[in-house]
Amino acid sequence: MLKAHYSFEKSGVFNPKQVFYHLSIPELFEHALQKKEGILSSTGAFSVLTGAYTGRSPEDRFFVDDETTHNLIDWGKVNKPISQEIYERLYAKMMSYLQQKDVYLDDAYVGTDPKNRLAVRFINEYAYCSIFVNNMFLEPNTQELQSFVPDFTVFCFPRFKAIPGIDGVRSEAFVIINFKEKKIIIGGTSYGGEIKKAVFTVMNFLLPQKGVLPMHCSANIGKDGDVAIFFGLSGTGKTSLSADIERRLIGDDEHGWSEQGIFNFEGGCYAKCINLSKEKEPQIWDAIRYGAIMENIYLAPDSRQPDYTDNRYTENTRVSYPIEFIPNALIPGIAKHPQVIIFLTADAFGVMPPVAKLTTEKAIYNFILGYTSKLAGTERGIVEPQATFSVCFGAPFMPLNPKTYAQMLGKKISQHGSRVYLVNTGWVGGPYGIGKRIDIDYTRKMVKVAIDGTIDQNGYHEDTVFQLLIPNELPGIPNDILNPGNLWNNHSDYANEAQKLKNRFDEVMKKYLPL
Ligand SMILES: Nc1ncnc2c1ncn2[C@@H]1O[C@H](COP(=O)(O)OP(=O)(O)O)[C@@H](O)[C@H]1O
Ligand SMILES: C=C(OP(=O)(O)O)C(=O)O
Ligand SMILES: [Mn+2]
Repeated sequence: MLKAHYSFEKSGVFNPKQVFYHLSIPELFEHALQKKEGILSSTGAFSVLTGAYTGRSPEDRFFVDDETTHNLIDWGKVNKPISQEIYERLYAKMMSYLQQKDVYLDDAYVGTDPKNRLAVRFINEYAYCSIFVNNMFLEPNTQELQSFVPDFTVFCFPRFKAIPGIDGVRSEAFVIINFKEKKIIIGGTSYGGEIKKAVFTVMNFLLPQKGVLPMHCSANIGKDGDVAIFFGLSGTGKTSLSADIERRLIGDDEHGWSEQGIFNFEGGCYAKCINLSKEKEPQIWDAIRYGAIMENIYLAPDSRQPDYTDNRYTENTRVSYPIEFIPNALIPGIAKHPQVIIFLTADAFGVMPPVAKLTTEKAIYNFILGYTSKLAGTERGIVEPQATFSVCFGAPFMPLNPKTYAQMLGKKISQHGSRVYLVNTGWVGGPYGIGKRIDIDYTRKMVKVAIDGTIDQNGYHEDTVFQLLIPNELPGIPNDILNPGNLWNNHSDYANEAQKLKNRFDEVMKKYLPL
């Protein structure tokens, strides 16, 4: 076994049973099987159940409030503070918990751009979480490993649970980010999304201070080198729509935008699998194989065949796989400035147009508004879509004041002349429960014409409620789909619902105006 250059003692690991450093995927796979962390599925992917926590637990995510963060973080319900004292006690308890236990240690980069990447050490209790980390982040080469000094260390010990009355946190699960100590501690939950999003949150705090805009978006590139990025809160379609057979995937979920262009934070993808079909999402379907980790997907008992329609564990069924599993992905994910920016929203009221063009001013407005619906499952307690306003289409991961990110985006859009579109992947013909979710094939067509620019050919008309520019006509898409009121049974119901939502927009935006 390799030896870590930067010793594990320096990372705080004291008196472990064995430290498994940088194991290969087959070795980790054997460990995970032997330790019965999960089972092998018929696809070859390793399948785990994460127990009570099958989505992120945003109320249990904290930042240590100290001189490094106090004046920078936009504190509130989303960015919650915790005292240094509570952190230190919990950290000490966690370190004593891991004595005489096996730990899996991985050194990885977050960020494909060497100038703007973060060197992160991951210390995991589960072997399969080490596979997850290998899938999701970037592996240093041998030379880089030999001189690897972590900028940040992540401890993920899901079987270690906090005691709410004693440990000063809300529940058994906690995710605490400590910028001064450069550590993240995660306990009580083994949902992979917590590891991934906590690390991105660190990037989103640090990069603006270096003049780089961090973005909660996926990205892909066309044959002519044209780059498109897709912003959107969880479940709106970043992963599904960026996996496109005609374009090369740059990255799945988070990118930085620097003076040079964009770069991916990740080395892999983390796709939702509920109702996954080979026909509609062939790339994701084919990526579910040996090396991938399936979370909370029901397998038939004997055949171990996945049933993607089954939501008995959660709606938020997931699979993680390295980006290499997507054919023709651009590796490393570094590309020039985006020509096209797509804001994805999933409108559960069925009143937003499925595609609209945005002026720069409207783009900033919609970016700060961050309207979408939280879809069932990604966060605890959400069982049906719920309207939400998530600044920068990623509020839970953006610790700084939203205007910081929005102003940077505005400047970049003007500087590089990027075209911006709003794409609604939510409900048509009525609200959730009455209408239905727009067919992904229609959405793909709209995205395609937005990217190649032909969407502009037949001109636009303005919708009266949201003042959005709706295309007059798009080949292959019925006009009734383009204009949301048309498919409602009763037009005045539509008009009322649309106006109600617009009033909510005005209310939310009051505190940010003037932009
Ligand atoms: N019109 C649509 N556009 C995009 N996704 C859709 C659409 N209709 C249904 N879906 C489903 O919604 C989910 C989108 O999830 P995903 O792409 O993983 O979102 P994100 O990466 O933004 O969290 C997928 O399960 C996809 O199959
Ligand atoms: C993994 C997550 O994000 P996304 O759905 O954006 O992939 C998450 O929010 O837990
Ligand atoms: Mn995604």
